[in-house]
Amino acid sequence: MSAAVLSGKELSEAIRAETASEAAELAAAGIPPRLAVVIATADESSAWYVRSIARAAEKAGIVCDLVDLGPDAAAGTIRETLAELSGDPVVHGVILQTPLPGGAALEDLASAIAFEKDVDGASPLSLGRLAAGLPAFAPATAEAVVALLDHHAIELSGRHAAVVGRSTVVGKPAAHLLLDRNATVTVCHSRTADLAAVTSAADIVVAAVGRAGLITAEHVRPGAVVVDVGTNPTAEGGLVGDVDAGSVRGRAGALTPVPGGVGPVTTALLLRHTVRAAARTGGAAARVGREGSG
Ligand SMILES: Nc1nc(=O)c2c([nH]1)NC[C@@H]1CN(c3ccc(C(=O)N[C@@H](CCC(=O)O)C(=O)O)cc3)C=[N+]21
Repeated sequence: MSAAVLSGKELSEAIRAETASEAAELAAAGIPPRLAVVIATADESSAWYVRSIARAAEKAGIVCDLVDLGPDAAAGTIRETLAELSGDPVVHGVILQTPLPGGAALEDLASAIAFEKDVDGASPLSLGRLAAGLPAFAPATAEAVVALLDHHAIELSGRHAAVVGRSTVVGKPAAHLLLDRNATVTVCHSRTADLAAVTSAADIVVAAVGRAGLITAEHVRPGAVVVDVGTNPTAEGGLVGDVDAGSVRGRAGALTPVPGGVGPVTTALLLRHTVRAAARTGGAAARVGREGSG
């Protein structure tokens, strides 16, 4: 048996097409959607993501500003930049790339991103609202996991999902989104005793740790669905996941590929969030305009 391939290509293209048409409508109404990407890292996986955001934004008709503060940026500088972009009326989405320089924590700095512009759901307010089941942008990567499973008609309700990784951008929000869909969720991490025993009890394994090839066949129950969130750069300039696909393929029922799985859906959802944020501020501006002329 070889695992079915849960491609993200079709879904990401559909989201991007819909986003492009919404962006065109907004631009025609005088509100060109605009996303600011704040970079304070030299991480290769992040650089890859930023290039892919910039390319996809251009194709979708979204203006994308890359604000590169350099890998040695001070936490205070990052915070001020986020606050400034949050106050800029022409910017609709603000995202801070991780990993951050020493002394800077996303959990702390992201509170400087205005809630309405927090299109990667990074602030404690967004994550708290997500956990409470209130409207908020979910981190694009975490949302991509669930969107990809939905797209491939994989049942979540009542099933046991093991999330490997507890980061603020992926593991924790993915756990909340899965829980919200009535999955039984176990969150595993670097201190989990006997990881393989825990993950091989699950129907769905979500690997989001950032360690190439960590998940092997012994971690997977035969027939289980495996979602690979990892995007680890290789020495050859390629990209590999957290799942050892060669080993898992023969045991899992379905597996998301890297590249071409969660990654492209992540980028597409980030752009969708940006357009939705623009539509909301645009709506508010239009109301203000009417009242002003009224
Ligand atoms: N605040 C924050 N949020 C993030 O979501 C975040 C981050 N920081 N820092 C860096 C990592 C990395 N990451 C990727 C997302 C998509 C691809 C991606 O689209 N990969 C393509 C391959 C690259 C391409 O073809 O352009 C694929 O998997 O098919 C890669 C990497 C998000 N991250």
